[in-house]
Amino acid sequence: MDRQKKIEQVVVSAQQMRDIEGRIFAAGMPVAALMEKVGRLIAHRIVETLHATSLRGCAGILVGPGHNGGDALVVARELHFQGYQVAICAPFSKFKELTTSHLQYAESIGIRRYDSVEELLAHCDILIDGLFGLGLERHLTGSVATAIDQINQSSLPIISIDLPSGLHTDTGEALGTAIRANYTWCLGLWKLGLLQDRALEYIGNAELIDFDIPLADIQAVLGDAPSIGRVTKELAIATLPLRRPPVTHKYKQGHLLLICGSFRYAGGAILTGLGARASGVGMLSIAVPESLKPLLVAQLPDALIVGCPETAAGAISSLQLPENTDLNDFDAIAVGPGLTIEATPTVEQVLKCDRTLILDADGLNILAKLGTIPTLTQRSAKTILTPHAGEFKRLFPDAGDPVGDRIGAVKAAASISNAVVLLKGARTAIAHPTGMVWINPESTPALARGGSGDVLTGLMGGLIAQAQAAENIAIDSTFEIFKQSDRQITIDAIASVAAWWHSQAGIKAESDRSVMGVDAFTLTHYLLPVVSELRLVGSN
Ligand SMILES: NC(=O)C1=CN([C@@H]2O[C@H](COP(=O)(O)OP(=O)(O)OC[C@H]3O[C@@H](n4cnc5c(N)ncnc54)[C@H](O)[C@@H]3O)[C@@H](O)[C@H]2O)[C@H](O)CC1
Ligand SMILES: [K+]
Repeated sequence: MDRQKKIEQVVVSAQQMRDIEGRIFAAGMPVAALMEKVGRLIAHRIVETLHATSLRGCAGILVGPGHNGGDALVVARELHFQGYQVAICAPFSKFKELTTSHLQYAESIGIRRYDSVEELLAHCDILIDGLFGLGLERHLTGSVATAIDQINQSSLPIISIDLPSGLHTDTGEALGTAIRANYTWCLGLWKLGLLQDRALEYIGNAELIDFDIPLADIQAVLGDAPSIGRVTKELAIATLPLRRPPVTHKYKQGHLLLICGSFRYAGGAILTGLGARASGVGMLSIAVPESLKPLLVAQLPDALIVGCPETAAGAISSLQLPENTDLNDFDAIAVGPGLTIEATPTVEQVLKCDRTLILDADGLNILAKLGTIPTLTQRSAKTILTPHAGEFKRLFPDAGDPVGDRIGAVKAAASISNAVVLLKGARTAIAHPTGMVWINPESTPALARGGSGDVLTGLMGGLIAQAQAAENIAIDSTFEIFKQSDRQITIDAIASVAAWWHSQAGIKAESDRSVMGVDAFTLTHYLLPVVSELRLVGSN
């Protein structure tokens, strides 16, 4: 994997970034030289963006008191010398030394400086936001906060340097107020705050500007196993499509059991089955209430449909597997979509078995009712839970806030339950009990529709069953950035790749059919085209 692809997987906190930077400076790189380098890279990217888009006219450069402002001033100077119209506004009374020098030079070469943000807004066509970066420490109040609100009310396109000014580098929280950017160009390494759901409304289109941080410095600060990673296409390419030996048979390619559906939620069973089918799993068995069997057979003729006794309301009342089959015959079992709470005895039974389990929807609600921690700590096999924030709160009332502190909460939940926990959201986060958290960095709100999660459960179940059957699934989470892969796929990496695949299918469907066109059934048709494209990329 080349350098750029490796660093795209790394996520850092403000402190870690400062420590990495500190090593670079201690090794002899002058601070001013790094700012110069970064500023020029940003200027180059701006010129590319101006040419590629309809953004035109005078660039208004917002300059803050620290080195984020310094970066912005290097950009102003570079654009000025390249013949672009540029103006600056630096509405502060004190600046850091390097920033002061750049400000003085910018004025000396004739770059127009406006005293107020109103004036800048009146004379410019696009804005470059260099007010604050990772040094923002306090809530923004007074004239700075007012200026940011005025900037947001203007309809000018905004490019934020490093972070939209006002966002907390780690939590992504707007500290009082924050710039609502159209583009955010994160410097050097991805900052955690940019991967938080709550930050998304401020970030716009995010990309990383690489400025050659040595991998050795990243490794020295983060250790061999960084605790947060971005799920990138590279992880998917390393995992998908799951390799098959030339001589094999269906049971060697994984046998997945889905337990899902009820009279009330019949469609959920079909969607889960279609998600599983797209995973390529060798054998797919689907346990549903007896009365749903004809429906499922018609939709999934390739699956073995197991009709189970049902309650008066049409939920599975007990699991009735075919003769000579028991739960241990499956490589993985995914349970939950559309079950209703009446299926409690079945979920209870499945939780006691010694197979890898994926629990979703009513599977999670039933687990919460049974007692999450006491139930899961009795399990010897692996468990993956896939809650959204509401289910998470019911499962883990003491693990922190799955809305306000998603990363902290999911990490705590995995640690106390010994399960892999996938917290759904705009930036789905996947935590392994050993502390690793993966974040899926791209998705679309088009996926916020009934049945979308059922597709994910089936897809993930199919991938896990195949890896389990091939015996190349590792229990411990390992982060592969700094090591050669040993060809073992970790359970949290598979769950992460499933989330990535699911959201990429959503993005693809949205681009063909608009944000309204990504119903869960349609989504299932977009799963395999995502992998076909990966294969093309991977073979290049
Ligand atoms: N990461 C790198 O290797 C590089 C980073 N660069 C850029 O530098 C900034 C970080 O610079 P720093 O000076 O540390 O912080 P800021 O520019 O974000 O601003 C801090 C500045 O603002 C004052 N301040 C903090 N909070 C408030 C507040 N609420 N109200 C008013 N003033 C506030 C604080 O006292 C400081 O003076 C990074 O993001 C990059 O853009 C380098 O240029 C290249 C290498
Ligand atoms: K900024």
